[in-house]
Amino acid sequence: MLSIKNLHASIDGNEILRGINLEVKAGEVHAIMGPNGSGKSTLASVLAGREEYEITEGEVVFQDKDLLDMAPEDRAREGVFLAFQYPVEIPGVSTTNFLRTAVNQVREYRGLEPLDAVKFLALMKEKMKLVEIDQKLLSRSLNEGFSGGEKKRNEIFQMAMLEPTLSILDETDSGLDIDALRIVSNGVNQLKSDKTATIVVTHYQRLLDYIVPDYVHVLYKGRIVKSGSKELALELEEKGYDWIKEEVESASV
Ligand SMILES: Nc1ncnc2c1ncn2[C@@H]1O[C@H](COP(=O)(O)OP(=O)(O)OP(=O)(O)O)[C@@H](O)[C@H]1O
Repeated sequence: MLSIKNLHASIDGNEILRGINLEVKAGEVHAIMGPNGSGKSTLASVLAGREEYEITEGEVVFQDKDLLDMAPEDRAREGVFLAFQYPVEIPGVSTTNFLRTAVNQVREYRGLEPLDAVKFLALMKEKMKLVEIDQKLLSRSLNEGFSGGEKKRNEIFQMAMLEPTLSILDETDSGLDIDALRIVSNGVNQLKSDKTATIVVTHYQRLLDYIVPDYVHVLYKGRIVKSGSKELALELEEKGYDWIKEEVESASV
């Protein structure tokens, strides 16, 4: 589904990603962990097509198409969804209106009829249950004045509405209370299928108790320096990152 080869990306001349290799197959969940500043959010942003990053080397193939060649909105239409670490506020646009446009654009791209108001509301109701989100929130301007947890829950709600093929969750667990963490994770899990894949960026093993990964990768200084099963996350929780940094430094001597 997604194949990243030797991906290098810079911002303002500083190289942040220094040769990422990652293969994600349909049905899989990959967790990306790593110390602060290692490039996790940059990787998520580059995949979503944020334009401030310059790709200097490498390739990303998504569903047999060159992802890096696509505009961000085309990536979204192709089924890539990024839940941001810091969701943006859009004053004057309600979540409902925003999503109606977005859902119908995606449907049009996929050759499906647009949803009329009745069908759209029915879909909203169904997906609202999934993340236990309050309808009142959805009629307010998108994310404006939402609490941190409400923004995160709203992101997962949007994801549920758009039914992406590849979901990238960037620190979706940060700022969630214990109940919200469970609800948001349940939402993500219910969207899982053998045709979709998920990349979860997180600092905390606890999220991975809920969204169980098939693979855990450690990003350090813009490279994936270690990959393993879900047990690797437990090991990191217990031991921190110093042992990995030491392994990397001694290997490069
Ligand atoms: N817009 C930017 N301008 C300048 N430097 C940037 C920019 N975006 C990212 N960086 C730098 O790139 C490096 C990687 O940042 P990134 O946010 O990808 O790390 P991260 O692994 O997600 O960190 P954290 O765990 O703290 O969220 C950092 O040193 C950061 O300062």
